[in-house]
Amino acid sequence: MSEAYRCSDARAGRGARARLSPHALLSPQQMGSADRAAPAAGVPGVRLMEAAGAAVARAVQERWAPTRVLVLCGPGNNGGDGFVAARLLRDAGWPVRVALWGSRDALHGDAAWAADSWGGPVEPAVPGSLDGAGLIVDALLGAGLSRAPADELQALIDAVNAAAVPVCAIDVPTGLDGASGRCPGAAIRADLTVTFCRRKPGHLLLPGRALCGALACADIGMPDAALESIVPEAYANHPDLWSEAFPWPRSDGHKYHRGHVLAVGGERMTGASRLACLAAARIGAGLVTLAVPPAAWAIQAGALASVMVEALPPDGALARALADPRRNALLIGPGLGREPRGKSQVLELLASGRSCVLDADALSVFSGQPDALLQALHAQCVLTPHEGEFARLFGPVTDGAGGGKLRRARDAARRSGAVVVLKGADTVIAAPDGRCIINDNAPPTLATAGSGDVLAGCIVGLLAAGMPALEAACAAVWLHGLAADRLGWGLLAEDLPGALPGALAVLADMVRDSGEACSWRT
Ligand SMILES: NC(=O)C1=CN([C@@H]2O[C@H](COP(=O)(O)OP(=O)(O)OC[C@H]3O[C@@H](n4cnc5c(N)ncnc54)[C@H](O)[C@@H]3O)[C@@H](O)[C@H]2O)[C@@H](O)CC1
Ligand SMILES: [K+]
Repeated sequence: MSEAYRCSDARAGRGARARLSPHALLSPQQMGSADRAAPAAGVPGVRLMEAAGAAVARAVQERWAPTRVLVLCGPGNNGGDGFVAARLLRDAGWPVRVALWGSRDALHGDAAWAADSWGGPVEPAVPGSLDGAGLIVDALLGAGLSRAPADELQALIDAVNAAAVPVCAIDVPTGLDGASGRCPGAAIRADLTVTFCRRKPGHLLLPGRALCGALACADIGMPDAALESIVPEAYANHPDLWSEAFPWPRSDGHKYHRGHVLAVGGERMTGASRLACLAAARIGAGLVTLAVPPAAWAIQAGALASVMVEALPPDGALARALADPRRNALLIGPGLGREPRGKSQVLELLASGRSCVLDADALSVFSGQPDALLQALHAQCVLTPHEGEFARLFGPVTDGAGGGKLRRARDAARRSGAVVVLKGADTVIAAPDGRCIINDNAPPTLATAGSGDVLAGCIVGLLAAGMPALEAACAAVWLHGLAADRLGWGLLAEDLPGALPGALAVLADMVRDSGEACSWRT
């Protein structure tokens, strides 16, 4: 696997010429600075714009049969891309009209050059412009979006969305903030979005991902020198980023080499801790022990085979369960319940200093009073809140939370000193050092009871087997999404642990095909 993300790469990017990972996600502002730096690196802006417009024209011709194209151009360089694409589609024999939102005289720089190169008629862009169009190219606004589209532009956006005409958006659908994936106002829904150089966080975060339709990222010849000083906003989750640290079983291995998970469960909701423990065992932990209140011991022991079950003392103290230092990775939360005892159990696990995953009730018992928890956390801890649990720990989403989900997860990781997995269809994994990874392989079927328990088990299983916290969280989220995707419609959380071997096999093939041997599949 090439181009793995490591913090050192990012730091190296500031000094040595570190090639920027293909999974790096750059903000629109970072792309703007790269655009401005390109000429000094020998690539003038107009060449980038010509390449961008050509990528759009190519993508359109690959996806649609020739039809009457309407290119809606805006007042900036996004519009410039549109003029180039219009010219190239016309040169390819397609019937093309260009409608400009804004005045021709106001175009400047590269965009003015592009409009001149089009050389054809330019009509004012109004909702009526759409009449007769068989395909719309959205070149109204791109990385330069700075506020909610105002009335006239909103009317145009609404007309595009109301027309039953396919849309190809350039860079980002108009109205979408490429940095956060949010829309300050109305936004165009595209069938295809063609972006350049690297994807933006807004292409993976919701609702941005849903507005883009299919996403293509074209290389427009941006010189490395214009990128080398950029530390990415985030990364798209991919095995390239963490497969080097993946704890494949070694041919000379022993179960103790693969760590021992200690999971603490509760009296009720016994299925949650079972799901988590089975996932931990499936994904790679050598041993898994589930410690539960005496009242739940018989149920759990009767339901589990390879997962060992032991009864906690009546007061729920964990000293005996923690006595064996080989129990190197801890999980608490699934099925724990909300009794006050849970809070002291969480703090007892954290005091051991071992790797620890806190999920569900282990987070909710600190609702509204996070300080005791935040002070006890350390860098080998992983928190796995959904939005509700997150808000109860770190405060509600405020409209001013600029940067959206990415910013909130990053701030929470910094504040807590732990890895934060802010779950959702666009799960964000953030580390205290600022690294952020956005996952986009989760199918909607994962929105089912118990899937979070399975994810928590996957994370703690990889921690037990020796994976660092951030990499373990990223790998677990990716495998969890892939396992669900392979199960298809109608999945239940209890199907997920059994689907992990298939997901692991896909990962193993990807790793091996990339030239790295998986130690057990040489
Ligand atoms: N040579 C270059 O600079 C290249 C730039 N690229 C294109 O350039 C785009 C960025 O161009 P710009 O920075 O000119 O910005 P845009 O073309 O995205 O926006 C144009 C202008 O619209 C105004 N605006 C922003 N939000 C608005 C709103 N809600 N209502 C009304 N007006 C609004 C702003 O003044 C903004 O500068 C990228 O998205 C990409 O398509 C690519 O062609 C790559 C090369
Ligand atoms: K656009």
